[in-house]
Amino acid sequence: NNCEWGLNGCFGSFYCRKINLPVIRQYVDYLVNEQNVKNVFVNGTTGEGLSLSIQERKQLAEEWVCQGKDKLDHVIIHVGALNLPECQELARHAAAIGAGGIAVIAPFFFKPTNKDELVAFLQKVALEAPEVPFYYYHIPPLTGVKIRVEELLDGIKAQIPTFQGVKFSDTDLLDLAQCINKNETGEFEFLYGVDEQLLGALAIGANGAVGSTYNYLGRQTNLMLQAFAKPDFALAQQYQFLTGEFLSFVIKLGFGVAQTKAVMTFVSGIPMGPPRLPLVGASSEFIAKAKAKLDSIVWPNGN
Ligand SMILES: CC(=O)N[C@@H]([C@@H](O)[C@H](O)[C@H](O)CO)[C@@H](O)CC(=O)C(=O)O
Repeated sequence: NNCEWGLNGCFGSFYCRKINLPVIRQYVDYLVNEQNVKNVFVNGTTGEGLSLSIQERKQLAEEWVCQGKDKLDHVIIHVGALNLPECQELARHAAAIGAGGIAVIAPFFFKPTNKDELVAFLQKVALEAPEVPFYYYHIPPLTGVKIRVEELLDGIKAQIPTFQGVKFSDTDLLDLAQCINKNETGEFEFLYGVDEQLLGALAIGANGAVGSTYNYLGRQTNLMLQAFAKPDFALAQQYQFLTGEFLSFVIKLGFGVAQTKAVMTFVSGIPMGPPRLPLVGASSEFIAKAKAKLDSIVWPNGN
């Protein structure tokens, strides 16, 4: 059931420059019990995976898999890096600890310039975890790699037999629509990652979502998914508009991973810690304004 994919927490936490591993147990319980989120995407953008050492990424992956056992449905580990050996090492590690899936971004210092170069890179990573479902993590705003996913999908299963789908973090809904149109047999999943326009992506056929806001607005977004599936589009729109109202407000203040961590902290009450340089923590002014805005939002039916 694709809808079970639901929404995913993406998270990595630091305290005094070290990873705060014990807090993950508490966070798993929070996501499951308070946000109705049972699928997580670890060491991605929100989790600052690319700012962590290989050792730290392995520790985090292990902790999420361990703490998620019997509580979470899926744990996908992002294993992308700027160089192939590290991606391969992380892929082998994810397979060894029993991850439910692995995902890889396009390398973004020396960038692939066409589909064949990108697929060749992804293939070499996927081969290291031959039993683990593989996702391409498409996030051109951060990688600068704009190779269209529609193109990438052509013949992908022959090159990467474990190919399972795409985490699609781009606003190009034409590309997403073409992917879904080509995916006639429904063999691939498309997990959308621009939270402020998830409803548009669902209408086009996205199967679920992975994003930062689901760490603190997961419950509301799951209600939006339910309304969409019912279908009660008016209700689904209300949820999307309200999420958008918050995001639009904070984006104007300056919103990124550091600010997301601050919001996650004040909503959950769980200390997410500061981000790692070059990111710097949210200002107290941002936190006060963001909190006041979120508190002022009246969700449909009091939810
Ligand atoms: C660039 C970025 O951080 N995008 C976020 C979104 O959830 C984003 O924060 C949200 O749509 C607000 O703009 C996600 O796609 C990232 C994500 O899922 C991850 O942590 O891997």
